Amino acid sequence: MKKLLKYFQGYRLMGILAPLFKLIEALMELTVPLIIVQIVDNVIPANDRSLLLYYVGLMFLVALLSLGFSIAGQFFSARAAIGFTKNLTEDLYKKTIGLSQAAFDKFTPSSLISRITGDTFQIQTGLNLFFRLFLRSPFIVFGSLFMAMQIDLRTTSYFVIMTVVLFAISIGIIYITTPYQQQIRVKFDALVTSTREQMQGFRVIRAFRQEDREKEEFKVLNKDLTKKQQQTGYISILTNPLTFVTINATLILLIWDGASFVNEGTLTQGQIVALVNYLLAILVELTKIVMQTVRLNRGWVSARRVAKVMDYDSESDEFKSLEANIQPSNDLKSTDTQEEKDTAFSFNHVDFQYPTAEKDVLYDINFEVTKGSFFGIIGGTGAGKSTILHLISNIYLPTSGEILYHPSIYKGASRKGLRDEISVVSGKVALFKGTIRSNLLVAKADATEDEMWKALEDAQAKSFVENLSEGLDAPVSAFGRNFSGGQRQRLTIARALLKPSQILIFDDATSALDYLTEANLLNTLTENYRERTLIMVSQRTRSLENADQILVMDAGNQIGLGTHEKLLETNQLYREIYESQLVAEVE
Ligand SMILES: Nc1ncnc2c1ncn2[C@@H]1O[C@H](COP(=O)(O)OP(=O)(O)OP(=O)(O)O)[C@@H](O)[C@H]1O
Repeated sequence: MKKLLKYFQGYRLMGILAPLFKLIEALMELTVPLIIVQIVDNVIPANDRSLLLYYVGLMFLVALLSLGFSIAGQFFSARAAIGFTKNLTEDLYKKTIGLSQAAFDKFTPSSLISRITGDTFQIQTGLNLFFRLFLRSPFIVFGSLFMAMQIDLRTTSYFVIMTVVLFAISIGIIYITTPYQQQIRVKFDALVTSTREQMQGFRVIRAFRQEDREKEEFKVLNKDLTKKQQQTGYISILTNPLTFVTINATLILLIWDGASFVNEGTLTQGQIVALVNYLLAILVELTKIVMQTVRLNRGWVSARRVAKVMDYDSESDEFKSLEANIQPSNDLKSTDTQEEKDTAFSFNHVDFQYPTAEKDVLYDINFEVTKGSFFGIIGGTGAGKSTILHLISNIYLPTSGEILYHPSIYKGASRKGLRDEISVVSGKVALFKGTIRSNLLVAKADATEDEMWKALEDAQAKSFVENLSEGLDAPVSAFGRNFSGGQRQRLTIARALLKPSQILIFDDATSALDYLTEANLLNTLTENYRERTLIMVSQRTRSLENADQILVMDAGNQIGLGTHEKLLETNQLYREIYESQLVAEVE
């Protein structure tokens, strides 16, 4: 609760005024039956027109004031609910962006999107209702009960029974519909996932003429969602007759008994009319609560989904395990050894399993990378090459074993410190919407013009950027779609080179470059970036020929480690890859 209160920041006053105004509105409503008693019992029998005008005027004034407070209450409750959701959404977005990769895998991106958009909207609707109901409704119900008791204690028992029955209906609805609401949100996530995938892959879908299959998949998921929504709807429909049967039965009882009480002379006609009014006030309020329970519950289910993300402690989660993993390098002896050897980092018996997978994808990986060396990784598809890079960058943590970093790389024992020292160029090119300059400045905010051109030159991108009329200020559309694959790749390489990090990671990042450009790039890297540790995953042995060490991976196992020459002699898989590529080149 305390955690939630901070989202009212800037809207606290409205959050207090909204239920307060609704309470005043309720107070006004409770006075109306008292005026009616006066009219029925005193004014009508006396046929006093001026007194009638007075009471009617009074009723009109009360109604007007009540309307004013109601409008103001509604206005403040809407503002407070919108403001709360705005603050919450901002925080949720920040939290989501900062989640670890493991958390992303766990929640799935589509579910996170639906939590930021759909769930926050449900919370807003629920909160708006809550503001309007939570003081007003109990006040009307208990206030009417109290007023009715003042008039006649006997008939009040009907009110109590009716209140209990309607309250039980409300609880029943919450109990039955909560699992449905949860399932609806899950089905909604599935629909968003499918739509997202279809939008992203629409070119492939069209190229393979898969539109019908995709439409069918969407139809099935949508039908599934609709079915669940209908089931919840049926429960809501059931609540109507249940509520009205209870209400009307109570009303009949009251009038039946009330008539005999009037005949006996223990109650006046005006008092019966007032009792009916109080009864109706309770009915209206309880009916509202019952009807709105489904919507309130929807907001509650969404709030719990959002809370799951907000409470996910990925930083400390990972940090704890990371600390554990670097224990030996914090130990003085090991640190000295690491520094003596000038080891950038080493893998010691590392196993790894993806959080969402059922079995390991890496088994007992062991290697050591010297600072400033060129370390290559090669292997068949799905061998675990990219996974090793994820572990080096601390995107995931080993399931067992340890990765030891040189203290200068693992600065301040923090994930952020480590990532500052790592530049990654991935096969999946990620450029941001903006300009070439803004994309480069992401790597080094204070980079000079000369530094930017130097990075572009080293990344073999200078000539094509020079040919653009706007040069560094040429626009880049989202994901760099306005550039060719090779151009995009060179721009991301330039960005990585510009980042002043100790480790450069290339994950199949030269695949879109021709042999000559790649050879020039590799020469530049070994000549101009000697002090940096270069880790390169490649499918081509040619790209790794000059590496100081090459790790050969096969189905998650490390099956070779050595130089190109050594592996050609000793490693069968490496030799086969080399020979098959040689034949392909000759052909
Ligand atoms: N996020 C993930 N969740 C579950 N399993 C994954 C995930 N990413 C990869 N894998 C599995 O881990 C194994 C190794 O994948 P990885 O991407 O490391 O292979 P790779 O050697 O880089 O392959 P490629 O050369 O085809 O890119 C594969 O079997 C893959 O299915």
